[in-house]
Amino acid sequence: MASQQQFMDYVEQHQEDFIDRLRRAVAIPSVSSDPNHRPDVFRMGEFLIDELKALGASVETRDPGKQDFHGQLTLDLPPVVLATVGDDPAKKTILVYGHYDVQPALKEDGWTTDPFVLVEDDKQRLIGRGSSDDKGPVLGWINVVEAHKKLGLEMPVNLKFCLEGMEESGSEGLEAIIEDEADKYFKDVDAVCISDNYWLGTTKPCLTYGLRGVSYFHLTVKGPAADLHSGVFGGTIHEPMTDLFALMSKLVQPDGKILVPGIYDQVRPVTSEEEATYQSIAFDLSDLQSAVGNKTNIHEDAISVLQHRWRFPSLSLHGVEGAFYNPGDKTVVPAQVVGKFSIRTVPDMEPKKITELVVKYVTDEFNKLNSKNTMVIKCSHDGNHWLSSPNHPNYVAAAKAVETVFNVKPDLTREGGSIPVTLCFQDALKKNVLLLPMGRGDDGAHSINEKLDRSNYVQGIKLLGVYLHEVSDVDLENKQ
Ligand SMILES: C[C@H](N)C(=O)N[C@@H](Cc1c[nH]cn1)C(=O)O
Ligand SMILES: [Zn+2]
Ligand SMILES: [Zn+2]
Repeated sequence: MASQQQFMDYVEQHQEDFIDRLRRAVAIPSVSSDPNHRPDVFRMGEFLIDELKALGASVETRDPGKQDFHGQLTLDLPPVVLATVGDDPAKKTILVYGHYDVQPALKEDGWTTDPFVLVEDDKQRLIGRGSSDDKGPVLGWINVVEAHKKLGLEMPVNLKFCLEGMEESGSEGLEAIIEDEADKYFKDVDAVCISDNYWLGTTKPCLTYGLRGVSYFHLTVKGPAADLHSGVFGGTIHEPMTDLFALMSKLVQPDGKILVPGIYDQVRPVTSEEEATYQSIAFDLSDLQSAVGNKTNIHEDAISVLQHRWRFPSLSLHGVEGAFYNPGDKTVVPAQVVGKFSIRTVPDMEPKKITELVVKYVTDEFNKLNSKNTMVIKCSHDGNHWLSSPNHPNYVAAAKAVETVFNVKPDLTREGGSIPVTLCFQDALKKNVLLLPMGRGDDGAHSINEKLDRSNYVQGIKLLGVYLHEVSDVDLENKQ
């Protein structure tokens, strides 16, 4: 189609402008989990509001309220940005969701460059926190609107944005806003598209129809009234860190098997029909190994890897608050430590049941330690898994767009990560939700040196725009 080609040519020719927009976004350290960065999360919301308004969008915000920060602080939650481009009743309305907060990033974690300065390396990779997760994709949609406006091309659909600033910290307050706005702001939405995950490997685009859920836990062990000298007090008191390590070591085996009794009972069995769907997916062990950076894989075949990423639960240990972690030798006994871990959940696991099982097990194991310390285990946030049908016309439109931009049929994938709002949109709006990723499987989201390849950004912008053209043409009521 001539208008699609015009749009794609524009994106190709204006890529430097789009990269500059990404550079300005990455420069705002919008880390939602760090109270010191909360003003930056607000600043990032303002940045998006300004960009959207400059393109003629009508922008509103909703206030998710206050956050009780682990009983220590009360913080303002950043606004949910709702922006509308076009309100032609003759056109379909597509809702796009993304998040403008990012994971923490410190140079000393091992970044080779300042995480909040976007740099392009000699392999044309745009390196910076949030480049792939999720500032690149969010700006992708904005770039699509800009390209149409600059070309004087009519947008093929009405576009509604829902952009949040707390996704990396449990999406607090968002669900209530979506439910409240289902018959108001979201009333005319025909389908939803989210660009916030990744290709499986590094070469082939995919459409994603499933996500794991996540249940995040804080395990606090409290002992002496203050940090102590280990020479003076070592051997005479119950040490919180010793208790914590004893408990954390009982959660998961080195081969990934979760030790919490009852966890696997709720996992839906894999059918032979489902087993067959893994055969055709373009993924091999080397994709995992190159994304990981070495050969520390647990499973030796690609299908097992995919099933353990998409289909089975996993438990990861994330860190210990209050522990000594600087270089050098400090002979301290920390007075209180908080172990952090999360469980990725799959159909048919229920978050409430998972929390019950974890709390009971950890409490029983703590009681076996006969420690005089105190222990508290809490779920800090959870979000359910999600599964859709890749046969829906929304996916058919996206598959056509992939073929136009990349000249290949996309793989149909599930994702090991979690985007809790996905299920909420599906349930509250009763509309199909599609995940249309921009970045590659080796982007290093949540890790050091996060990047988005220049080609993924540029082709990704084209993909999002062409998808809007394709979805404007399909019958979204034809559910199949
Ligand atoms: C897949 C998405 N880009 C993402 O990274 N989601 C996060 C959501 C989350 C939940 N708790 C903390 N972060 C993830 O899967 O870790
Ligand atoms: Zn993330
Ligand atoms: Zn994300």
